[in-house]
Amino acid sequence: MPELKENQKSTEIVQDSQTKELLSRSLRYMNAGYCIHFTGPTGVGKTALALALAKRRSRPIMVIHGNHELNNRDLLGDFSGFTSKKLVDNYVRSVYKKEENVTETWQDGRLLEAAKKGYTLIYDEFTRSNPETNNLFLSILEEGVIPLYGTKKLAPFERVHPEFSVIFTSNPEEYAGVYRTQDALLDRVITISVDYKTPAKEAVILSGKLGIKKQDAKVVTSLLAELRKSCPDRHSLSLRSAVMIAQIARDEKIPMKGTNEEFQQLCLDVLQHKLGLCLKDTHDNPQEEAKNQIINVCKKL
Ligand SMILES: Nc1ncnc2c1ncn2[C@@H]1O[C@H](COP(=O)(O)OP(=O)(O)OP(=O)(O)O)[C@@H](O)[C@H]1O
Repeated sequence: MPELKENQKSTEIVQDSQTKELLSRSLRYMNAGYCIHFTGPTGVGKTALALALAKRRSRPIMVIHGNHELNNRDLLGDFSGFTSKKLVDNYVRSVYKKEENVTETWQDGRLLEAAKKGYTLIYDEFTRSNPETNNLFLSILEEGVIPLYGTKKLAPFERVHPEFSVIFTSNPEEYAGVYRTQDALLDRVITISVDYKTPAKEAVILSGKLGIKKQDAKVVTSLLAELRKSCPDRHSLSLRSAVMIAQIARDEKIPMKGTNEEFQQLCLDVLQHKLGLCLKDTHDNPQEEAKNQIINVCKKL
């Protein structure tokens, strides 16, 4: 049982002042009927924010993940098979009556279900899906209808439930595997940029999430913040890496001190490869350079 409690806590969002303010602003826009789009580098907490925001709306939540293979059938639904009914009537011996009825069974897709029932839909990393697939959202957001053409359904569209709302999250366009967002879609949502926070604010999140001392958390977040300076491709050194280091150090009782060799080794294992990739265009031996930088920053913490 205590384990369950710990897991529950780790999925809750820590509301530092910035997060709290962002959440209440976003909630206000959603209550006014607009959809929200959180965009920013990986691991800054967009999904965590989207979940926390969705929970505040007190409506059922549906989550879908952007993927280049996602298609209209996944979103709207499809005929999933046949239902067959056979009735044989031989009550009067000399009369043999047989009636057979075969109907196709329709299964609503996730978007159609959420839109019809008024859920809050979290569409995580939506720019990883084909823009053609995302076109469905244009009529949903603008006209309040879900177009059903191409689905063999008789009705051409379904009406969107008034409580239905979408929270989109995305990474910037320069990320691998990300499509350019259609301007028409961006024009219909409120886009809020989420970026890395200061080491002090990230430390508040880390200590709240993992139940560690703020000063220990600050050691880890300061290390990350310092290394991001030499990494033009900052997104590989995310808060997620900070969570990894702090969680392992906490569980394995490794002191979170820059001079501790075990802690240094842990930081190298989590960060060296990522930092090395950032430095590959500027250094002949990027992995060695990454190692030196991590150790040097650790020693100065
Ligand atoms: N305010 C917060 N409170 C608690 N945990 C947080 C908070 N912000 C971020 N995190 C944690 O940081 C990690 C990364 O967050 P999250 O997955 O939301 O990032 P993301 O921006 O959606 O990343 P990606 O773009 O890779 O999907 C997660 O472990 C998440 O729980």
